[in-house]
Amino acid sequence: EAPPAKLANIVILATGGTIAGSGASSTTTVGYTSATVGVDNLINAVPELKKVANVRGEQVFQIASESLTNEHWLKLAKRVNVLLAQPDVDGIVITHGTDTIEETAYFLDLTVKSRKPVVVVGAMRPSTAISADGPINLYNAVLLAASKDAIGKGVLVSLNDQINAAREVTKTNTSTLDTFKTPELGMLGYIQDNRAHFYRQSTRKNTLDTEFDIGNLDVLPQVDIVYGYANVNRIALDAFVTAGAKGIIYAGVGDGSLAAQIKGPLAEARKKGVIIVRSSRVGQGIVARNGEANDDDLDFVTSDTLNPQKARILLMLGLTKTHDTKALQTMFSIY
Ligand SMILES: NC(=O)C[C@H](N)C(=O)O
Repeated sequence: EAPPAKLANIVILATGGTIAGSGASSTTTVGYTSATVGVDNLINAVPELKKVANVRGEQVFQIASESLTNEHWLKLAKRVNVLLAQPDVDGIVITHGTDTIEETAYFLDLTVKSRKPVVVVGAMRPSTAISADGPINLYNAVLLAASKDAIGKGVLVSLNDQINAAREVTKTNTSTLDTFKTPELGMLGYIQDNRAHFYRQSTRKNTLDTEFDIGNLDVLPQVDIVYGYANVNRIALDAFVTAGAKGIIYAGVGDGSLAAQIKGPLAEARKKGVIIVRSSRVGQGIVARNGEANDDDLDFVTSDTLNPQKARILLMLGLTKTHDTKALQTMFSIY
């Protein structure tokens, strides 16, 4: 295959995670330490990158992704926006822990103001492991970010030779390499034979087409998640409301169903001004408005197909714009 006439300029923003992790031995695949290897070493481990793009690295932070905060997201999104506004940057790759990669990717999907490719990548095995997946995943991510076909597709998550959309992808297995999937709607494509192969794209608005602007934000509204289960009680909900939550995602059972003993407390919280979003712990399917609860009467919002952790992100950003439940519900149907 003929090399491209001019290589794309790709910036690799490193944030930590297992892709930058190291273990005691080559057979250590759990019990390793995340976020120990710096961005230059990640890049130097894959000399093949030079063939597909001009790459340079920046260490934005160095943490395991389970410790990520809203402030990390704001810092990262601002940096991505600054870089993508530069004519000499064609795309961004973000190396990231896999535990919250889907949340970061969706946050960026809603807040990056560019159609240039942004690819978030991680690894399931630390860099020191036999058959570590980090190097091939990084190679594929850079290839994808340099690909014209990735322009305008929203933020992408790429591991295990597959391309998934930020809004839809989720971690489905605690530890296997094929953990990232879009179970209900399907992945977007593959990376194979030094090429990105796209077959579909998300119909939901992203990047330049969203109303969200984090340029002047230093904090995000407090939104917490209350988990549903048989014998659920109101203790966690009340604690979050007392602690100042502006929004609650209720990860209900089934179709976002509400136990009798949680419905009243959620309605009370709504009357105090807290926005309630009914989501589901199931992980697939639409939470039907006015289905398992009368959302019109309760003045609740439903999460469409967003899982609770992604519904939290959309609600935080939504609350920077409005507290009107109709307007918020519209956001859940377009993003
Ligand atoms: N595979 C990983 O990256 C897991 C790690 N705990 C992280 O998210 O940072």
